[in-house]
Amino acid sequence: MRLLYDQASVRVPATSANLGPGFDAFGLAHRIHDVVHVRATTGATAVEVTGEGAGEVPDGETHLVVRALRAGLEYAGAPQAGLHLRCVNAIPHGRGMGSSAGAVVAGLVAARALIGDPDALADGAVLELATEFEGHPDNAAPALLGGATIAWMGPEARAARIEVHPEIAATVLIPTERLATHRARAALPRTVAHADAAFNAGRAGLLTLALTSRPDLIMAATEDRLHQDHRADAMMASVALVHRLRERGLPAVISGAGPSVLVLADVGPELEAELAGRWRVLHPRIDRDGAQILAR
Ligand SMILES: Nc1ncnc2c1ncn2[C@@H]1O[C@H](COP(=O)(O)OP(=O)(O)OP(=O)(O)O)[C@@H](O)[C@H]1O
Ligand SMILES: N[C@@H](CCO)C(=O)O
Repeated sequence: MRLLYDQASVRVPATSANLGPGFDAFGLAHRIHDVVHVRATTGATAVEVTGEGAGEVPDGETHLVVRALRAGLEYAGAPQAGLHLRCVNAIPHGRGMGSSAGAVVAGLVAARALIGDPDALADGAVLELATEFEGHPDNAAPALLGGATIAWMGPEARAARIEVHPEIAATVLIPTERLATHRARAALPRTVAHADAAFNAGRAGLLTLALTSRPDLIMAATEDRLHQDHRADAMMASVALVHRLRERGLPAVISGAGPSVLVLADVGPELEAELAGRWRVLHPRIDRDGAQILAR
């Protein structure tokens, strides 16, 4: 196996995991993108970042996109090279918008682009490798496939896409503070009550129905008892906002591990004005394309 191309550009969407009851399983891709331009070189690896993460993330071999790209080349049996990366990032870091999964999927799809043989690093392999980086597949699946996805872990990570009903919209409320996923996961209880597990299983089934054909069921379908309230101490304002919005009839959930809030509906200008200042309000459309090779 050799590298057929010496440069490529790829794009990956931001993602919201969980969507309420679908902890570690459901995910949704947004039209907010990171773009990575990569060039194989004979020199040392270098990374330039503009936008989110600039001046914060590493600029060499330990950069997450570089690590994932190298894992992809290794999996495919392709040769390693020096890498020059230019990252133009719009996905905020540490906000529950899938930045780390986006970086990993970008690196793996960039490896696929350089190799030039899609079968050498097919979607199944990308999802499996991304899940090894992430520990769970719920952000990587929509980042790779676009739309809404349900992911699950067996002997290997798997995912299926679900077609989202045109009446389902997404509003994202992003605070300035960050919460690392590992901290949010540390806040979860080791065991849960059977009644809560049964509650979420039913609501997650309902969520598939609401997202695809019964948007009228979205309020009940986004109720959760497994993770959001357990994490309240780590993101008090976000969990309080979810409850406040739900009392007003809006299907609000914590986006991924938080602290961003996702509303699976449009919010009107009045509410947007009320939230402005404390929350950055975005109305991304759903990304139905997933990771894309833009050029090579
Ligand atoms: N584009 C990127 N390039 C390099 N490193 C990144 C990039 N995006 C994320 N990271 C790394 O991942 C960290 C954030 O990962 P973390 O899992 O805590 O949050 P998240 O992925 O934004 O949220 P969530 O998983 O809840 O959606 C960053 O602090 C940075 O170290
Ligand atoms: N399902 C994950 C998503 C964040 O990576 C969590 O809530 O911890």
